[in-house]
Parts: sequence; C-alpha cells; structure tokens
Amino acid sequence: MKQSKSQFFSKTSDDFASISMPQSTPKRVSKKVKQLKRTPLDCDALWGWQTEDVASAVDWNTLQKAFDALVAPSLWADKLKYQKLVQALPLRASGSKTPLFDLLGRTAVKKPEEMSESPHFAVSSAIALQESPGKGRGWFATKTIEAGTLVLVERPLVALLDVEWRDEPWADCSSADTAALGMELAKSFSRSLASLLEQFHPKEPTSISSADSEDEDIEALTAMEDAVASSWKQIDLSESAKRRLQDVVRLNSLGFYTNSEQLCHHCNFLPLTGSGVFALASGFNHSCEPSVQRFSIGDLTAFVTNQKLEAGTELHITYIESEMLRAPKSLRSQSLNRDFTCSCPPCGLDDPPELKTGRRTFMRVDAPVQAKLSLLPPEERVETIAAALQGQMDDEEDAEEEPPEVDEEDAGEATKGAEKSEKNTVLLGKDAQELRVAQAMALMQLGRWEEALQTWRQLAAFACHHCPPYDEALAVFATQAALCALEMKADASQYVKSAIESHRMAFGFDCFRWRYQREVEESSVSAGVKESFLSRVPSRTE
Ligand SMILES: C[S@@+](CC[C@H](N)C(=O)[O-])C[C@H]1O[C@@H](n2cnc3c(N)ncnc32)[C@H](O)[C@@H]1O
Repeated sequence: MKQSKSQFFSKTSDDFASISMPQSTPKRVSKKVKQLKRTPLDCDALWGWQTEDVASAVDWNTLQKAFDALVAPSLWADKLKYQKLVQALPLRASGSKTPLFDLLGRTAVKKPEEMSESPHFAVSSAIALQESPGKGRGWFATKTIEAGTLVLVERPLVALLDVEWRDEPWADCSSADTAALGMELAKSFSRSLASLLEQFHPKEPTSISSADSEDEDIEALTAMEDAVASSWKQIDLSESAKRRLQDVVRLNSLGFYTNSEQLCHHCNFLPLTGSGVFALASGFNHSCEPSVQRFSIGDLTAFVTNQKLEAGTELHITYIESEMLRAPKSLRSQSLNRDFTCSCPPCGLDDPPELKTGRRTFMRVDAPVQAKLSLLPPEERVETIAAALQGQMDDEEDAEEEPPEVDEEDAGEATKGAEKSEKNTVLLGKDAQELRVAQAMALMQLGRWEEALQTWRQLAAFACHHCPPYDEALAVFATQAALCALEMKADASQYVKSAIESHRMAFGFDCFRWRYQREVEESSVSAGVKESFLSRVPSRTE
C-alpha cells in the first residue's frame, strides 16, 4: 500500500528543543563504572607557529596524503580511537615558533625543557586575544584581514571521538558528549593543564544545567553522573573546582566534523566526528552574524574569515548551526542554550509579530523523517516533499482539518528564515533546505535534470540570502548544479566557477579537488559528466 505523504511529517508545538531529538531505544544500564587510566597532558611542552599567512604556512600536501591514507581502507572496519587519529594526522607548518603559554600571555608552570614533537597550532599574527566588553576574552583583528583568510588551525588540547562513548549505557543522555569529554579531561589532568584552564570561562561553577531532565532516562543519567564522579575521584581538587572544570568543558567545547557539508559521501567520515576543548579557539565569542567559519580535517580545526575585517574588529564564530542563524530569535536563543544572552545586531530586533503570537507549530524534518523519505521511490519522494513544502502535513492530530498552507518561499528574495501558514504552522528555513536537498537528489536520480538544476539554484539562493557569507553549502549546491547543467549539455562554466571560488573562500585555501573528487564521483550523474566536471577543476598541487 502506498504510504500517505502526511505520515512522514509530524508537528511539534512551540518547543524547538524536541524537534530534532531522535527517539532512542532504552539501553540496559550497567552499574559498573569503568576506572579510567590516567595520561596527564604536559601543556608546558605545547607550541605552535605564529605566522602572517597561515594558509601558506601549513603543509597541506603532507596532511592530505596522511588523511587519504587514514581513510583509505575504510574507517568503519576498525573502531578508531582519538589517539590514533592524532598520530595519523600530522600538522606541519612554518613561521615563528611560539609556546602556547606565551601566546596566551601566561607563564608556564615549569620552564619547558623541550617542545613537544609536533606543533599544536598555526595562528595568524593579525589576530590577538583581548578583553571584549561584556564577554570576557575575545579574538580581535590587529590589522585588516581580507575575507577568505585562514586565521587559525588548531588541534584540541583534550578530545574524544563520538564512537569512543557511543556504546556507553548513558550515551543517549542529552549531555553525554560533554560528560564524556569531561571524563577525558579528568584523565588528562595535570598541573599545567589546570594552569591553562584557569583563564578559561567560567571563572566560577555555573548553575545552568544542560540536561533536559524531563525527557531523560533517570537510570542512564545516574549511571553517567556516577561515571563522571568516578573519573574525577582521583583528582585532588575541591568539589566546586571540579564542577567548574566540567562547566569549562561544556561552555568551551567545539564539535569537529569532516566533510559534513557534502551530500553524496559524508557518511564515510562519521567515525572522525568528535568534540574537543581548544586552547586558542575557545577564545572565540558567538554572534548570530559570525565573521568566521570553521571546518575540520579529523580533529584539526581551521577558522576562516567570511568578510573583510578592519583592525580592532572582534572575530566571532557561531555556536549554533548556520542554517539556524535566520530562524526566529526565540528559537535561536533556545538552540544556543548558554550562560549569556546574545546581543548581536539581529538579536536586538524583535521577531515579526506573526511569529510571536498564538501557538506555533513546527513541521519536523528530523533524522527519522529523512530516513523514511530516503526509503521512498524517487518519484514519490519528489511528490511528498513538494507537498510538504506547501504545508500538506495532515497528520492524525489534524486529520479532520483543512491542511494548512505554508507559503512557498521565494528563494530569490530575502525572507524571514521561517515560513508560516495562517494556522501558525512554521517550516523553518533550515528544514525547508533539508527537504529541497532531498528533492533535488531524487530529481537527479530520475534524470529530471532541469528541475533538479532549478532546485539547486533555489538552495543556493537561500544560502546566499540567509546564511553567513560564503557558507560552505554554496560549494555543494553549485557543484550539483554544474553536474545537472552538464547532463543537459548546457553551459556549466558559471556553476563550476562558483563552486571552486566559494569553496576557496569558505576553506581559506585551494583544496576543492581534494575534498570534492569523491563527492562528484558518487553523484548520480553519468561517468562522462563526472569526467567533464573534474576536467574543469584545477588538479591538486603535489
Ligand atoms: C568559548 S567561551 C568564549 C571566550 C570567553 N569570552 C572567555 O573569556 O574565555 C564562551 C563564553 O563566552 C561568553 N560569550 C560568548 N559569546 C558571547 C556573546 N555574544 N555575548 C556575551 N558573552 C558571550 C559566554 O560566557 C560563553 O559561555
């Protein structure tokens, strides 16, 4: 029997936090708490390069070759451990050699006898950590910095891959990632690490909890708390100092994802996903209009400016997904869920009245929905998505009612980042984008190149209007648009050019071919088109 279109989309009322939380099967919680083996980190020995031009200082060729060798057999075969990843991905650079403590304006606990073997970072000499009024420390430009400039490449001080804690009985708790990272910090704890973390935010333990206690499995939560307490047991610090360090992890950790913007093969890199605490990058404050974006190659995380910055300007990253940055303010602040209220220019503006009044209902496009959609035959998927984009989600709750109409977005014009029907049903711009991507891929599978091309163009137009400049998604959309144009035997040069140029700006150096070769190879176009596309892309410099 044909499934009804509406079965895939459910509604959720006025509670954004629950939108994308997949339902999990309860795990059996074992009472046994593992004893962690301690491996203290010597931060006195950490150093890096300070240089005018980070992009040219880093030895990308060595890094790329090492990365290709790491992922060549299949990351899925072995359970990769973070320590193995670090050894496999060398950071080599040049510039002036600077101990980490010096760069942070601190004195090392002991005089470093020798620097560690490999550098920990490469940082631009055009940025400096300074006081940011009302925000603590922040990174500032000390001279003009152009858009598309790589300002920092850094390896975390302490990090963990998600696969390393995914089998724990508490893995489904909402704060499992930070708990796991906190335990790793306890494992690496040393006097020099304690000294380094002294200047991290917050200076005192906070009272904000990240756990969404209403939805939590209490048994799993207790097991997680026991595991955390046990990992800190051996550390000679007051309870309040231990709590503060866990807050340091929660408020400073950054996730790292490799090739996550790509569509056709990003899953191959999922085992490299993790999170870490970075000594230098933890100085970036948040803005909903960020001027810096980041990408990772394994744990090595790079920060690139997306606009020209004059001397004295603060550099900001975003702590929330870039597609969320144009969502209503109330949703942005729920998604941010930190210890501060953002005061960036868009946060100074009120939400439009129609999004503030009445009960809002969001159309959910979460992972289970996407998985179900992917099981539909392509033709049906296209129809289902088209209907969803028009607000036809007559699920059980509203079976008796007229399907609400969601205004079809005009991707060519700036809209509010959320689409709203008369009945207050909202399709967030970010979710509309996810649907359109699935639709465009299905159209390509069906060989409906012209419609697919139009959809990729719409996606790109949305990214241009609603995401920060040079969003990484632009390269993806332009690449697929170029492939469709080539299938149509139309002029693809503009799309190819956009793909390469937007990628260069988003990633701070020319690595399009290296990063996108497999994305193209695994696309659903013909072999001839793949070849034709790749022949227009500059080859890798060896
Ligand atoms: C990763 S740290 C950033 C560096 C931090 N300012 C410091 O002094 O170390 C994150 C913390 O900085 C502060 N922060 C970041 N962005 C902010 C903003 N836009 N407004 C106010 N405080 C902010 C918050 O206290 C947040 O928890």
